Amino acid sequence: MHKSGVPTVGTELGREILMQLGTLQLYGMDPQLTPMERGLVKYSLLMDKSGLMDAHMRFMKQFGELERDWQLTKDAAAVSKGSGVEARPPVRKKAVEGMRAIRLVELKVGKRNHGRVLYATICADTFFLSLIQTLVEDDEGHAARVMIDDATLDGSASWAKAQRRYPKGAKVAIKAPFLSDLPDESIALYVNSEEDLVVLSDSSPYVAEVDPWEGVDVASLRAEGNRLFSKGDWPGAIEFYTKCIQKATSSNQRKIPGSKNKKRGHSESNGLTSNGKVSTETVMLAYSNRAAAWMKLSHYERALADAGEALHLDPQHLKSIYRKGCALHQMQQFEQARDCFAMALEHAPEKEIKLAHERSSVCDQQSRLGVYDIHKYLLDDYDGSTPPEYSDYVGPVEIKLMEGKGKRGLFVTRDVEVGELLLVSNALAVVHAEGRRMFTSSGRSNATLRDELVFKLSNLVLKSSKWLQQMCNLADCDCHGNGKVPSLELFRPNSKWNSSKDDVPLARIKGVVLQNALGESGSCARALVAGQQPPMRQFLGLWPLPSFINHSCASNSFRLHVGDTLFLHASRPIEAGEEVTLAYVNTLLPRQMRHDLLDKDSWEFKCNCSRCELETNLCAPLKQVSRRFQSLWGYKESVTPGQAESFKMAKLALNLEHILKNVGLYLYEIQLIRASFFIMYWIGYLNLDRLGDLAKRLPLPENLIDAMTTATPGDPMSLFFAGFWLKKFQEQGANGAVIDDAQKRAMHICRCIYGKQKSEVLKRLVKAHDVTINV
Ligand SMILES: C[S@@+](CC[C@H](N)C(=O)[O-])C[C@H]1O[C@@H](n2cnc3c(N)ncnc32)[C@H](O)[C@@H]1O
Repeated sequence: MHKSGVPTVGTELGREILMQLGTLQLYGMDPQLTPMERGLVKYSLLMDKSGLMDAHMRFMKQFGELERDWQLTKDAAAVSKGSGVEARPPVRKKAVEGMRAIRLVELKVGKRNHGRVLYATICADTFFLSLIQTLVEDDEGHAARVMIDDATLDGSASWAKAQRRYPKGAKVAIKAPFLSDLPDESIALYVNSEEDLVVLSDSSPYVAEVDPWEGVDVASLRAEGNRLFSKGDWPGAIEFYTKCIQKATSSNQRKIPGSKNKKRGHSESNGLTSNGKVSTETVMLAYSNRAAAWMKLSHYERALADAGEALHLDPQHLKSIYRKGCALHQMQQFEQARDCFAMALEHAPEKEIKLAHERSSVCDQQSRLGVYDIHKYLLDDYDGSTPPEYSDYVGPVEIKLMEGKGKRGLFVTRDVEVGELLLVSNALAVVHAEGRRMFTSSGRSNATLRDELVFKLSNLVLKSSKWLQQMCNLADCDCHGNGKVPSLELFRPNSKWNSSKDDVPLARIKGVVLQNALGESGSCARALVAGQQPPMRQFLGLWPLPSFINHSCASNSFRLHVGDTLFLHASRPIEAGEEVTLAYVNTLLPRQMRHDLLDKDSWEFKCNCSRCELETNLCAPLKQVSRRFQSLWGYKESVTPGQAESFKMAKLALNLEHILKNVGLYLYEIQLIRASFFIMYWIGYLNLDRLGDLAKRLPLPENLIDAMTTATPGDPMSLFFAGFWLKKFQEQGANGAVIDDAQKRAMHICRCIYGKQKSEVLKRLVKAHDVTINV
């Protein structure tokens, strides 16, 4: 134990806490800890090298695949050169004279130690996320995580660059060392200027590597590519197919200067023809296999280019035709993909090709007609664990410039009915919370999840110029896609887009995520049908076209998530030219709480929709009810019938009814306010017995359902509520008209959520929301 009483380096206590709680805290995964435990864990994590290494390695592994791929793309030039070896930059040697050394255990959280220097060794591989991250160990064996804000490694940086700059084993001196509490609730040495981290010596001297594959024949290079491919090492395979192609091209050019041999030649075992040239077949197969490897890495544009090269050399090569089809399909060029598979089927009527042909044909139809059979997935015995594939669809909508709200919005081009499909969009990227909390204790969305999404996206935009352009057009904190209106063709399947040399720095991707990422909504199709109440599946993702939809607390559309595909249905009739709006947060709450939620979720705007305006105007009469509601909100006791707090809530609903009658409002306005305090009424129903005669003053449940539908049609909570009352009426043997009426209400909400469906399907959907609400 250190004399300050804080457990230090790998002490038994520190280790024990680590064992019990894992290293979750380090990367912002926030187990329920008391402040005391939190302090201990933070400190033991700070100093325990093995625990730190463990967490660091796990984090690196998580991103390993993506990074390798990213690095491969970024360093494509180096890969194609073959050696992949780059000179390390000269070691930066700067004197740290006149500064007194300080040890890790002497550092206090939040205190910058000016004039002091911490000598340490980089003991783990360095990597680059939004900040450079690595571990250092001081001379006494204490270790700490370091976050370096190095502006010279901008958004285009990769791990390779970060590792060259801060190599493992290097001796470093950290000036004015500063232990900081990071936003993800972990602790680290924070270096906010690269000047403050001085690399004193690079312990692993750079040795120029000699490429051992120099002089190896093309067939062996391709065989090595195949070996790596079969092991699942796609980047490795690509490297060798590339070596093979380059060697073949240069040796053939040497044989016949200025000419390309495109005729199929007889192949010897070393990949050469009898006249000493590399056989066309060897090169064609290298291209075709490289296309397959690019596919594995989701580099569909590169895969398409390579399959095209292979077919240029052998137009009949079945695998290349098939691979071309697969790449086109992934790029949502469904019509061309279908034609490719049809051509492949002429050569070989294989099952796999037939299925691919069918998939492309279905997606092509979906993208043109906007007809999707999601009810099959929702209601019928669906045997796959992942949902079927759905194509993107752009319905009767357009992006237009507008006043305010970030200058752009989505508008309908014609009158639209309730339940009409407005668009379907597949996520550019999604990250799942998987047991982690979506929100930190302060209510902000989990920064680690956001970082993961940023990382996935930064990797993705390198793979396709379409995805890159979609990203470039989205708003970030400072710029709203340059205030331009992108062509809808960029979001429509089967359309062409121009290749782009745009670059999106990491900082911009972060801004785009902050402004556009959609999170947990309680609107995941299957979970809804299973009757689970929100929150259900927890995720954060980015959907390109839906990113143009602005928020309203009285929205007119609903987003349904089927796997990673977002379906947007109209939840009210929308007139031609009207703006499409979505509720970004739970809107069955009073205005101030809705605004607080928007704030906490990092949306930096205040909603001033008509519903917010109404509540602002009624601020004075509603003030007391709102205050008391907020103070009772969130207590378990408030929703437990029989508890004093629950009864207070129920009485508050009666108070509100009294106010609403006296202020002199239209029914429509009364409904909006009731929806804002929906939970209060619900608790009123929970306390019917205790309210006695007063209960008559509560609106009927069907009025409350109508109120919810008026304010925010298609809210899943209203469906659960409507489903519950329907079941209750049926159990009580209510008369046919009452049951019919309740059924119609529930079916209407189902239509807002699941879209236009046959009445039989809607009835089955209503029945599937068979939840037990303890009323
Ligand atoms: C997902 S984007 C919506 C599209 C955005 N207006 C654009 O031009 O790209 C979210 C951003 O739009 C703006 N926004 C959305 N709804 C708004 C509202 N009701 N009032 C004001 N600004 C809004 C905010 O700047 C918000 O961060």
